[in-house]
Amino acid sequence: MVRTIFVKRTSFSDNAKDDKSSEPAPQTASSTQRSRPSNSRRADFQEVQVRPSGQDPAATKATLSTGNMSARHDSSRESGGSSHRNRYARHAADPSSGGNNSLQHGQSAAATSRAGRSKGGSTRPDLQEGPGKKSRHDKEQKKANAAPMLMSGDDDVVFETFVHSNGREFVCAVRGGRRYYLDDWHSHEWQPFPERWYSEGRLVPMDDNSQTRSSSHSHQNGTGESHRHSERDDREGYLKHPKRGRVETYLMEERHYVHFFFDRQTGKWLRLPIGWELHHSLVKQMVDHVEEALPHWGDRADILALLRACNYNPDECIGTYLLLDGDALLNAWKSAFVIAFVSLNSSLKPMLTALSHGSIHPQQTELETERKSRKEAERQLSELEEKYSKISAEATSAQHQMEAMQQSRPKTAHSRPKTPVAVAVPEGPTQQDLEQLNRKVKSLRKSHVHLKMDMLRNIGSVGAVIKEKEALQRRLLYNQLQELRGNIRVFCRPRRDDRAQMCLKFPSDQDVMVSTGDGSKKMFNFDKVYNTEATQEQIFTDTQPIITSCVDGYNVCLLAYGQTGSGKTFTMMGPDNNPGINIRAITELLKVCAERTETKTYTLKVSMVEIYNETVQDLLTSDARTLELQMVGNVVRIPNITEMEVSRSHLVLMINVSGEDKVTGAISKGVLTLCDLAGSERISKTEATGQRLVEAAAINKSLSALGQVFSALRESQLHVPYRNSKLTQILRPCLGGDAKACLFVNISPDVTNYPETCNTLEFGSNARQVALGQAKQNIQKRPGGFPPR
Ligand SMILES: Nc1ncnc2c1ncn2[C@@H]1O[C@H](COP(=O)(O)OP(=O)(O)OP(=O)(O)O)[C@@H](O)[C@H]1O
Repeated sequence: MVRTIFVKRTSFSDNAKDDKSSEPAPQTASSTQRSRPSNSRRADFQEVQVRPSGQDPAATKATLSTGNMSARHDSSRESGGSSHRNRYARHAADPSSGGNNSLQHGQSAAATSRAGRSKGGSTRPDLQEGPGKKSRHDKEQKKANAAPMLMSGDDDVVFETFVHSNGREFVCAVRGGRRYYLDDWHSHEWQPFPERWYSEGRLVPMDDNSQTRSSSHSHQNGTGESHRHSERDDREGYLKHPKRGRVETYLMEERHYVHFFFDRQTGKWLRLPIGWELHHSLVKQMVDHVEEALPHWGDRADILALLRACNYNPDECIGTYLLLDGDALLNAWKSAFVIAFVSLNSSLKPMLTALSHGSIHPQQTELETERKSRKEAERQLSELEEKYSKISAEATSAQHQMEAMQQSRPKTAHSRPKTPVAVAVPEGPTQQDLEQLNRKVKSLRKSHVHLKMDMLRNIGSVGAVIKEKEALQRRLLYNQLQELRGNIRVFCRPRRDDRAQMCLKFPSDQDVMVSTGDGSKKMFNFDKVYNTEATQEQIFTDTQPIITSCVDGYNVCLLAYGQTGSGKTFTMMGPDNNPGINIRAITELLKVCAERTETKTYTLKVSMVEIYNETVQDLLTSDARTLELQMVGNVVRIPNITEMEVSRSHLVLMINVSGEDKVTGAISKGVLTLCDLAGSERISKTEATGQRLVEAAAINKSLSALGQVFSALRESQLHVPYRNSKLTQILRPCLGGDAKACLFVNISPDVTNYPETCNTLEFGSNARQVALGQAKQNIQKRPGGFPPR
């Protein structure tokens, strides 16, 4: 059978000219160093015919032509001996090969079809195989992948695997004395082998390697390979990580499915970060499925977070999303709201039980009140409707009566008696009766109109109640999702400036639009957007539940970020007569602790440091000394720092709250970190020189380090660069996964500050996408005591 594939023309990383001119060099680091990536990659596709052959196309050795790296195999010979130089198979024209198409990253369809043939045409997805088998199969596929590119030629190609000391593996090929590796995560193309890698890992001939690795892998796993082969479990899978290479995964089910990966360094199964999981083919299929059903959703990480919450059930995920996105439903049918509400309630019940922490209770109470007021409004409405129909009926019958009377009156003036006659008219009403009836009809019409207006007003207010309730529901669900994902909550507060030429608009309490005179506009979305009139009380009320959770043993962190003069200190510290979050937080913590003295004993300690030019200064002592930071596990220790029992303080950065339960002896430890960051404007704008320039540079360095930490967390990178600045080292426990974090982005409303405002809002948007995971309580039980609740 002749199979048609399309191959993409692409030059090898060094260009052909270099290849021709260069002598075959020994396999040394220096020879590799000479290889330079070429800019001359072409991307035109060409049709090639490939015949299946009995011979394994991915033979470890292939023959090369001078100057071009091509593997010789049956397919190339049978396609008329055409020299398909430097080609990289990308797309299979034969749809049947697509049927066997693994969703694996960077894998060519041609390679897949070959792999499928070598397995006897199996259409079983790669995912369903045991890990040991997959590992060898994967290498075969990589070699097969390389084969079309390494078409006919005279030189030998030797395939190897490079095992980096960081655990990653790369398929390598040596041709003409030069070594290349297949970059199957990024460019998907052959790249020159980096010189420094020689000292960072080892090269293993591919056949030896596949055996060694698979056996060592099964040993590491602690499970026999034969055992893996016999059990086909579709919860097993793998993904390809840019740094770690192939990572084994397993979807474990306890009460809920939780996706793990096998960490070769620790030899343990660890929970899969959301960013990695998006590369898992099975999960990718689920996300694709949801995305197909809800094309406007757009955020794949969000989809996956909801999928996790829905126990990896795409249909449930779609249903939940539709319920969340209920505006259209509400406007379309009032009654549909009731149905949505009932099903939302039932689907939320397990989540509500699991999340029965303080922050949800007030919202539930609020919801109850809303429910009652809605019922009351509906009752009033039905009463009004009843009244209205009664009066309408009365008015209609009165109208009929009047018409009947008018008909019974004499039709013309001639026939009417000219003078009133004293004798009683045997038939028909008197003039008085008619006037009375007329008045009655008029008054009935009036009350009819009033009633109609009343009813319309009430319908409006019922609609408003329903809408409000819907918004409340959505916020409740959103908050629960946030709790589960552990997002950094971002609040945006513009400074009040009566003289400013405003460049801000607030379309809703979650959106802010920045516009300039030239008409450009940018919209940003946050957890809460205040307007310039927002009071210190309002700001504190919104953060209060998060702040006070540190009494229950949570680590909580509040940061204020923004350009100089945008109101960070005003928000965090505030003036004496209108205090900001810091003072209110301490007062509230003292109040909450005092309320619990019957059952718990609390100690509050405060420490205050200043980070200046990358040195940490203790501000609670008169000694001018610099402090060192130490990391113990996930906890930052600052030896010799001054800690004071809280009485009253005006500037606080870290408050340690530890509480001991008088009955169980359990000890909770929470830290509240309040951080007023330095101004974020660019150095060029400050026009600073000398010492001020050094200060500005240090501030810039630490703020960009904070931005890098957010980026690394957002992308679930393995290495998060906390150590790049003292600021990020100190904040590490708050951003490391088990804390609750809030970021205030403070902005100026003035149009002249437009660029800085946009930078600040972009910083906030990035931080908002960080998912820290669900916050954990730090509670230790006393040895021999009752277990903590
Ligand atoms: N919401 C607000 N309402 C009224 N005045 C405000 C508000 N926000 C800030 N201000 C005033 O604006 C000025 C600058 O604010 P603030 O010192 O808080 O800025 P900052 O961002 O902390 O600056 P820096 O980076 O220099 O510390 C102060 O005089 C402050 O009182």
